[in-house]
This record gives sequence, C-alpha cells and structure tokens, in this order.
Amino acid sequence: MTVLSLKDVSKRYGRQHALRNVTMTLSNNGIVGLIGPNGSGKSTILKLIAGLLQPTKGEITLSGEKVTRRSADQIAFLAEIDSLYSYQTVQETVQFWANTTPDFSEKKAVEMLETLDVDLTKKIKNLSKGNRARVKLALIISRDVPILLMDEPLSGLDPMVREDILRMIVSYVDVERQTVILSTHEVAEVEPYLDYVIFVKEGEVRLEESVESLREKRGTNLVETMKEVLL
Ligand SMILES: Nc1ncnc2c1ncn2[C@@H]1O[C@H](COP(=O)(O)OP(=O)(O)OP(=O)(O)O)[C@@H](O)[C@H]1O
Repeated sequence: MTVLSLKDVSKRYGRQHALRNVTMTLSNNGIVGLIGPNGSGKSTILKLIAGLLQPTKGEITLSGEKVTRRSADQIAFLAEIDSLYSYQTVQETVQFWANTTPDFSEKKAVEMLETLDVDLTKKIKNLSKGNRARVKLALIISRDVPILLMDEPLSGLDPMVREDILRMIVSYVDVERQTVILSTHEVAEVEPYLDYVIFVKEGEVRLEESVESLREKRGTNLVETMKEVLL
C-alpha cells in the first residue's frame, strides 16, 4: 500500500527554485535515507511532507489524503533546530509530551532514555549536546505515527552519539507499521541501517530504490552509487 506520494512537486522560495518536479512513492519502505549535498532540497522535501510548507505546484498525499497542517497527527518531525524547553527536566519534558500528544507513549520514552543512561532528573539546559539529541529522538520515536521525519539527525554529533541514534531508530521504530525518512550526507555511516534510498541533487530526485536491489544491480556500496549518481 502506498503510504506517501509526491506527484510532480515543485517548490520555489521567491525566485529561488528549491525543488523541481519531484515524484516519489513510498510504500512501507522501512528506514529511508534522503541523501544529497547541501542545498539539494532535503529539508524542503521533509517540510513539505510534514505540511509545514505548501508546494508551489504538485500534490502530496499521505495514505491517500492530501497533506495539510492537520496531518501533524500522523507525522512526527525531528527538526534540525532545538525545540526543547531548557528550564524543564527530562522527566517534565516527557510528561509534557504525554499531556499534549495523544499518540505518545510515556513508557516507551522513559524506557529508551533509561537504556541510554540519560538522567531524567536533569534540566534540559544542563544536558550535553549528545544527550539533548538522544532526548529529542526518544520523544519523536515514542509517537505512534505512520511517518517519522528526521532532518539531519546526526549532524554535529560525535560518533558515539551518532551510533546511539541510529541504533535507537532500528531498535524502537516498528518498521512493519512505520516509515522513517532521515536526511543526511553521512552515507557510509547510515548504509547498514537503510532499507531504501532517495538521492537528490539540485532540487531533483536522481534515484530512488531499495538498498538491496541497488546492491544486486550495481554490485557496489551506497557510497559508490552516490558518487555515480550525484557527482
Ligand atoms: N526560506 C528560504 N528562502 C529562500 N531560499 C531557501 C529557503 N530555504 C531553503 N532555500 C533554498 O532552497 C534550496 C534547498 O534548500 P534545503 O534547505 O531544502 O536544502 P538541504 O538539502 O536541506 O540543504 P542542507 O543539507 O544544507 O540542509 C537551497 O538553495 C536553499 O538555499
């Protein structure tokens, strides 16, 4: 079944063309890597899917319905910017999400944070950058929604935190029911975790395919494929 579809989607910011005629269809694709160089349009694609931006042209549908701002109840969005309240403790933050987000599992969030050794009694402002990233991800992953969008979840984090983040996604996302789309340019690092890739360049989708069939067809790893497709 088609979970998400973009049909001939273009986006301009004023006169700046950010996306041109993007068409893609995702149907239970598990963990999807949205890969492309800086400025290729990755964030724009994620914001359009989340209903935070309107396409200039084209149509985006989620489970057959047109995406609007109201689609937020079906989509969890991990933005690049920090969206936590610094004066709250981790526990209060989890509680706040439990009170405001109907599909949020407090149990799952607490379990994940305890596994990651994050101190729930600490204030957000006193957490390390890595632990803030772990908290943000735990909050998003604890939502029971069909689509989880993550804009550069690894950016600016040290290798240990990056590995934790990728492991969290694999261990806690229910890929039978949920699709994760994460944008990154760390291809080699994410390759073992991805089921599907979408390569974008200059606002266009250059290739989208399952990682397994790419390996079979090309006999190379994703880094090599990326070089062929994007350079
Ligand atoms: N609010 C905006 N106003 C004008 N131009 C914008 C705006 N947001 C993005 N752009 C432009 O649109 C293009 C695509 O940007 P986008 O942020 O989607 O790319 P990206 O692949 O996410 O880049 P990065 O990896 O650097 O985050 C770029 O040329 C960018 O400069």
